[in-house]
Amino acid sequence: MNLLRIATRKSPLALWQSEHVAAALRAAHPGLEVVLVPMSTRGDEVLDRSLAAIGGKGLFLKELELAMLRGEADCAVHSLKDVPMELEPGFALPAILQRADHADAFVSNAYDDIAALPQGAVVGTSSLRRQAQLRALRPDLQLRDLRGNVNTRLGKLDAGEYDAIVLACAGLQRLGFEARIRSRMDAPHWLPAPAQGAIAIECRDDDASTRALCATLDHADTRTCVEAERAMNRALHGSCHVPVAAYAQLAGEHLHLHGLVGSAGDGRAVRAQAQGRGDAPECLGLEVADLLRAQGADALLGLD
Ligand SMILES: NCc1[nH]cc(CCC(=O)O)c1CC(=O)O
Repeated sequence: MNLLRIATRKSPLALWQSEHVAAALRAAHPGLEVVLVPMSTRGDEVLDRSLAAIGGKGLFLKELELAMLRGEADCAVHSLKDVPMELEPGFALPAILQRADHADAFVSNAYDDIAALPQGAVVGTSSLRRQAQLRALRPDLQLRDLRGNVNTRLGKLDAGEYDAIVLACAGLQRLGFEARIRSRMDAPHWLPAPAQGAIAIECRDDDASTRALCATLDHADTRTCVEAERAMNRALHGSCHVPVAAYAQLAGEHLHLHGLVGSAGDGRAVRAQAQGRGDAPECLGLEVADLLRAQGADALLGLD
């Protein structure tokens, strides 16, 4: 194989991530030509309705998967946090790259952190997970929807529509907006989306040569952590429609997982944590999901 075609969304963050993967693949495989195939997805085009209403985050993947099935691309690059817990049958994730900053970022032109916000301040985020944690910390805040790519969201903050917004540190750093981060919202006090900060490569399950090329970029410790986080989310029937947060850390052989299930509506939230072995991340994910259930997670998620 001497040409690898990467299907990618066209947002600035998606293009940055795909270029990053392309450069890493070129470095790992001298002589391999790597090109991007930019595509528009329904998730990018329909901005006037919530993602949940038009079919969830899988919409960002579907067009890219169809391009791979049609033979127009060999692989696709995603933010792993946007990849559904159950992959489409026939697809695999041959590489999960080393995780960048996992934390969320507090971004504001006037205030340093959540605690500094005045009573009733307006905070922008469409993420149920972020809304739930904000409500739990500060029931007085007014939460307003905020969609669009990272650049659009910063533009809306600067136009004065919000006192503050919450974004992923990783996206801001990748796009050169690190200086906009007023404070990091970090674990275990504040938890990110499962797999936040990790980039994944997807390809067809039966495409052995693409799998082998991409597998050289896999980062084993990151894979271990995100498997625990995603197993927990899967066990809770998590998708982008529910406020679930998780963060795992590996220290030697020990894997530590923090999980949270919130309620977007009223600020109730349950938290749990447990330690396990690095060679059994899914077990730990299931254990923390059970601990969250024992505290009433199903009621918060509307599953019982
Ligand atoms: N939901 C969109 C999305 N998907 C991945 C990232 C950031 C990069 C990452 O988590 O790897 C973002 C932006 C954000 O949440 O601020």
